[in-house]
Amino acid sequence: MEVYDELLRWAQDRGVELHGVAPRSIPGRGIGMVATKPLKANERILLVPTSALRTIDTVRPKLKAALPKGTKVHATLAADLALDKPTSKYWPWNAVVPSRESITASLPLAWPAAGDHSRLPPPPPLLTKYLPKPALALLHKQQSNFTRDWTAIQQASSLPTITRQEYLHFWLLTNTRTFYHETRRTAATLARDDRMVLQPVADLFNHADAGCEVAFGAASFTVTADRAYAEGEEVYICYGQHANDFLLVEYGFVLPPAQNRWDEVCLDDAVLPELSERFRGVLEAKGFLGGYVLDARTVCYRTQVALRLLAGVPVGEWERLVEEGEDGGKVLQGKVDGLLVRILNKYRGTVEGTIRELEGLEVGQPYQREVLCTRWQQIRTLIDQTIERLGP
Ligand SMILES: C[S@@+](CC[C@H](N)C(=O)[O-])C[C@H]1O[C@@H](n2cnc3c(N)ncnc32)[C@H](O)[C@@H]1O
Repeated sequence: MEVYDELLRWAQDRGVELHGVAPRSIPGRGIGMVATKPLKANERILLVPTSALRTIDTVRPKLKAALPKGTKVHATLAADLALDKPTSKYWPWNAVVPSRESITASLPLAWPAAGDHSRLPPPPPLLTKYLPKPALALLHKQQSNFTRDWTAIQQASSLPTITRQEYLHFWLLTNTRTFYHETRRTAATLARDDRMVLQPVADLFNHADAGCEVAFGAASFTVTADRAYAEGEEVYICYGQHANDFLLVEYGFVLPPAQNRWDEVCLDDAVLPELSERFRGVLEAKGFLGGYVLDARTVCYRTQVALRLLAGVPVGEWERLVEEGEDGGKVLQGKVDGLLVRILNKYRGTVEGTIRELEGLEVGQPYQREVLCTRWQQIRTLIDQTIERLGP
């Protein structure tokens, strides 16, 4: 019997109801949920009663008592999972989650760490340095959250020893599988980003840029079909309106750009080097320094604003345009588009260089190099499409 059949039996004993969907292995996506019959739009396909959730209230009391006050729910749930033995009542659930190897391979927080710098020759460059800027910023935030949580766990000296690597695995597992859940009590006592619970079976849905509706109330979580599905089709939920850089760091994968309407490319490394100190100061004063992006259809307003300075609009006039939300007319727009095409052509060379470097690297695992290469190729494609769209 497949491990997920055992999980379904266990979950059904706890009141979980599935209608017309079942877990299946899906190449490249671990387990996913697949329609076992034709589904209609608005059909309820899953119900998970609140009593089946793993929450801060189901954590072993000994653990909660041992952790410092203020320890995050994420940190606590991860430690609770790490302490589970095969005799745990949650074992059929634990048995289906991704292995430590697959978590470590896919999630950048677990990618090769800094090597031994006393060695000669020096260690190869870390793979994470090849993450695009928004992904790297997110990774740094994760690193600091993980350090905070691991510090808290180490203070719980009365607990069985967990190594940092073990804890990292469960911390990432928790990060990729929790759902937002608000009750009157959690709303009053926890920060928004800490109102997190784990739910069985629902955590087997993979992500798409649009998917089934996930809702919760006092009694249950429900998942409802957003459209009709054919038998055998994978049924997705949407984890949020995320660009691929976010998906890579938080979930360890990227979607093909044509399947991710929320994808965008950061242009800071293309635009910021073009700006003089003076222009940077002017932009900063108005809150327009950095955060430049483009997507498949548009170049963001912040980029448009910054490029108008570079296009030679006098600062006073530029301030007026910004304050009045004006674009300055067709001629100026043509000049800005031409400038952007020049900047993008230059940046394309940098992106090409990154792809070539990644192709020649041997550090890390093949999946890690491949996903980085794929991401930079996607960035190159989006840049090329914009050049094509704006070019003469
Ligand atoms: C909540 S779990 C979903 C179930 C998971 N596939 C499993 O095997 O348990 C989230 C993880 O599933 C994988 N995943 C989700 N959506 C995906 C997608 N569209 N493509 C590839 N992997 C995906 C990622 O590894 C992600 O971290």
